[in-house]
Amino acid sequence: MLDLCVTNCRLDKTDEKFSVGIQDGKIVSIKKSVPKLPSKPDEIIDVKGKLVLPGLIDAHVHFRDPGLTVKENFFTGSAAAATGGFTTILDMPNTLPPTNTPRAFREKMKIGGKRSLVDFGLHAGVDDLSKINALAQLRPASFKIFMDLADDDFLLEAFSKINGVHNNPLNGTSDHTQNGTQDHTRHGTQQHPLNEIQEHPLISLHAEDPERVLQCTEQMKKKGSDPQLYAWARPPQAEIEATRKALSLAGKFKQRIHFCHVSTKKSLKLIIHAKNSGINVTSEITPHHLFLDSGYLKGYGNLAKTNPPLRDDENRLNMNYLPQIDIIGTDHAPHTLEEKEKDLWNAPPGIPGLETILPLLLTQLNQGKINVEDIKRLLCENPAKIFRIPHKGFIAEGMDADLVVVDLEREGVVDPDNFQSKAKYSPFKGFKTKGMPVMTLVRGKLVMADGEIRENQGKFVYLDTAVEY
Ligand SMILES: NC(=O)N[C@@H](CC(=O)O)C(=O)O
Ligand SMILES: [Zn+2]
Ligand SMILES: [Zn+2]
Repeated sequence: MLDLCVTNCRLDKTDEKFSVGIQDGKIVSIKKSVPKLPSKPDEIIDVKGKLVLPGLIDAHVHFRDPGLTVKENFFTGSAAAATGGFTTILDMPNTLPPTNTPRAFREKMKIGGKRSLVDFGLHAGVDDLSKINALAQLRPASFKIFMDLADDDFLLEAFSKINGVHNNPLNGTSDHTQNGTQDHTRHGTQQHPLNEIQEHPLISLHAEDPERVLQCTEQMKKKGSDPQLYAWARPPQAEIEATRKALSLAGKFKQRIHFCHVSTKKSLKLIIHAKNSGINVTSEITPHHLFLDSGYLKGYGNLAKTNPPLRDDENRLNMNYLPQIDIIGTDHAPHTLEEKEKDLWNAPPGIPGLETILPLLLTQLNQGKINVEDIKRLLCENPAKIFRIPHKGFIAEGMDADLVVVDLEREGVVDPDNFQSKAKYSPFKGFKTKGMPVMTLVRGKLVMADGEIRENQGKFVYLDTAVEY
């Protein structure tokens, strides 16, 4: 007996309609006919021919929880995620405390387990390298290294230590129930051997060279505080040099790496060249580096200040480069308006993106500049594959029933005042859009309907290196 049936779905670029049968949070049937319907009528959602995508996965968010919840927290951030069509997010470790010890990691697992409306994974921070093995047992989505804060010696040691998390069964106290999902109620009391780590953990990188950044920031500070100076305080060269350094370490250790927020033609070229010569490397672009250039610093000032900075036309990427890029990650990096009102050199960098990226991409879809398969590849399939997230990223039998219903005709204008996020600002303010997520289901539970948020209990997703897609 199905719990729920979502009928009249368009699942691809054809006009064919399907019914998706859901039971216990899983997709159990995808049929052209309407299968035996659940008894009670309210467990049938007829989407009347709308496009239905797999729930989006954002591999790069900063929910600021714990310690910086004046900017965002797991509830407001996940509400923004659900509103934007995301059913899984991977949170970054630069919170207070940083998520770079098993204790801090477990604390954030609990916070997310209490407050998150969508499923969530966690990137681990890298600081005390003696903690790497214990952190690896908690299955972080990756080990995140901020190269702009790391010297060469530390980088070399970190790569060596993370790469050295060998293929051996990891026993000891774990929080895993048999099927690998977190049992929040009996936190930490379970003794279940984890399945073998099939491979060393992934390293994800913020690639900006610290010396180049320091040198250029000092130079630009002398020129005043015109917002466009920021583009040259952390120049393309800083990203190119850091990218080159990380790629050579990846080759040396045969270590899988992932570049966050790739922002320049040259760094992307280095990544593609390395990929073609056998380095196991993937790349992410953010919405702001995809759609905006450094001219927006003129118009939006600190609201468009982000690391790496928006780039000028000569250096920036754009829609034409999407086929060479593995995922879109929003780098949803909320700050308060008060902080953003400081002067250029003291305002924090970061832009919220969860609630804007899908309408922006659907607008491109309506203009024929991308197709549905591109969106699924960049925001569903590849994030699930790269971060080894089991049962997500695809609409197929056996997968989690993570779905987003899209109204391709719905027109709108980006209005940060309506954001669920605490960060009610965006350089996309005023952008006209056509296409909008109107329903988000997380494991078969309606979490957003017509912009309204509904209660849900998101679950921690473990990286599962055994997962095969
Ligand atoms: N991207 C940013 O400009 N800021 C991020 C940090 C980061 O991703 O580098 C933040 O956490 O605010
Ligand atoms: Zn970053
Ligand atoms: Zn970030």
